[in-house]
Amino acid sequence: MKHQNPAGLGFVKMHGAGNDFVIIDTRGASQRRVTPALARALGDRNRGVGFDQLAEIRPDDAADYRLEFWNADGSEAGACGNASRCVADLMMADLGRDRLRFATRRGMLEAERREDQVHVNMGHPQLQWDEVPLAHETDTGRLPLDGGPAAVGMGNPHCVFFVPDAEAVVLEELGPRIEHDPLFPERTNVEFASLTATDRLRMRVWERGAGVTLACGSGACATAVAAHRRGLTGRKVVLDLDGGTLAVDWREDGVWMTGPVALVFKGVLSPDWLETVR
Ligand SMILES: N[C@@H](CCC[C@H](N)C(=O)O)C(=O)O
Repeated sequence: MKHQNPAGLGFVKMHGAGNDFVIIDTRGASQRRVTPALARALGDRNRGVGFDQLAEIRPDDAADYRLEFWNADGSEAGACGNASRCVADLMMADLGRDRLRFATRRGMLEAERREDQVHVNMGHPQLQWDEVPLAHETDTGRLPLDGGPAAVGMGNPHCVFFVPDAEAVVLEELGPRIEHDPLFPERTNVEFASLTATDRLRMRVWERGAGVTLACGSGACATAVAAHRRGLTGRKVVLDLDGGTLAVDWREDGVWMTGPVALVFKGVLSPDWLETVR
């Protein structure tokens, strides 16, 4: 990414199906590293740039690069599918290639460009519970459930509820309660999905550390895995999210996820603004 500016800190703003990201390349030896305070300040949609996640590009000996992910509240995330696709799009253009490998906290992942879409292999799911023993007001009848929720790890935690109508879920109410349930000591991302065809789901998401977002790639993967294990779908599923459509294919070599990516703008954080970040 050739956007660094010695006077400030260069960044790229992108989104994938409305899941929006700031991307900072700190591979240069003199580059300022991302800290929780910088992520929080930059994630502020009024006083910073605003994003669902910040992706930091780091050097890696065994891969084309390494990615670290930060939520808007300054917490770190082990995985981010849509940001992985956005960064892969930039890096493939820079490297003049259609495939690459990148290291993450959960291990080595791979991405490919096929036609105009970027596909990422999010690795194998970590199956925690097919039915989470969640004692919650979700059982009161206000939100009818199709079975208990499933807990699936995609390098980050997801709690997936199957409901008759995902549109009817008040995400702002249920999301934070489940995110902070004591059953999830590291908090969790929360997905609500309903089956709309044998190979299609409507899904909405509350993200750990970011709140309601328009899409979530790892959440789409977790939901597709849970839907297949529950016998609702095959291994290939299309998911309609608030911000667009993602496709997931759970193959032998891992869970592949694809969808659109868009570059919004490039910018430079001013040294004066950076000074205010403590
Ligand atoms: N938007 C992401 C997931 C982001 C990480 C999440 N909020 C966490 O804390 O695990 C995606 O596209 O996967």
